[in-house]
Amino acid sequence: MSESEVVRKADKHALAVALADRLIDEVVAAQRARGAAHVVLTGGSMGTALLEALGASDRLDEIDWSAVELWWGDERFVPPDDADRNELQARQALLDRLPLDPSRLHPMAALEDDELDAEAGARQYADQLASAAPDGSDVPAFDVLMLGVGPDAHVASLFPGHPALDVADTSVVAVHDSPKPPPDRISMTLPTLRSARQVWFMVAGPDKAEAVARARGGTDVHDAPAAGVSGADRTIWWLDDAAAAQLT
Ligand SMILES: O=C1O[C@H](COP(=O)(O)O)[C@@H](O)[C@H](O)[C@H]1O
Repeated sequence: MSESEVVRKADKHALAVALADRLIDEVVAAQRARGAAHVVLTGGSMGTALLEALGASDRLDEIDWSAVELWWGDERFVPPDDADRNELQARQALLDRLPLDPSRLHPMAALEDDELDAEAGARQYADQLASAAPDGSDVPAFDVLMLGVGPDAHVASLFPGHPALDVADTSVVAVHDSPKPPPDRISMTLPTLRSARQVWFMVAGPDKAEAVARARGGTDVHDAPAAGVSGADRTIWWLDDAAAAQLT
């Protein structure tokens, strides 16, 4: 398990700009080292802010976008055109303007005509991850896995006290009765989140300050899911001043 670092910026915009800059560095380095970079996106406010900042960066073309594998840590299980969908928000913020290889874009399943339920969607995503994984693993070696953190310290769609937190026999899980709407979701499990080379928590705003302090204070994972995730090589807490306000 890696030691965690804190990178602190004055506000959400400065944080998003710094994140975009570092993501470009990491993706370029991964492409040089291994040909393609595996990046796990997050939904939520900071996930969108990061993509918007990336779109505004004059360094955007440093990345070979045809050699980026884009995954999602979680998804809201709603119709494809529902504004709550993490994939749709990411497409609108940036992805639709990038020269991505469509075969390297890996959205989670959407709710479509009752053809597939969240359980089947989770299995389907686990299969996709396994088919891109190196021998001996059931998930790819993610270069950077990004996570927003909710005011309750949830990450991806793993919520405090929810049974999905304890699922460890599969890489992806269906989540029902989510305390944050929408109720039905698909999420990477804790072991999958922990498998990444780098884990980046990205948090802005005063409503997250208590959750950040609790998660970094070593609280039990069932109380603060963010406390249970770290990267194999590196764990970075990217915080704005408001989110960092309760850190000692
Ligand atoms: O519902 C979700 O919430 C978290 C946190 O979102 P935020 O808007 O409070 O930053 C997000 O990371 C996750 O992907 C999303 O599905």
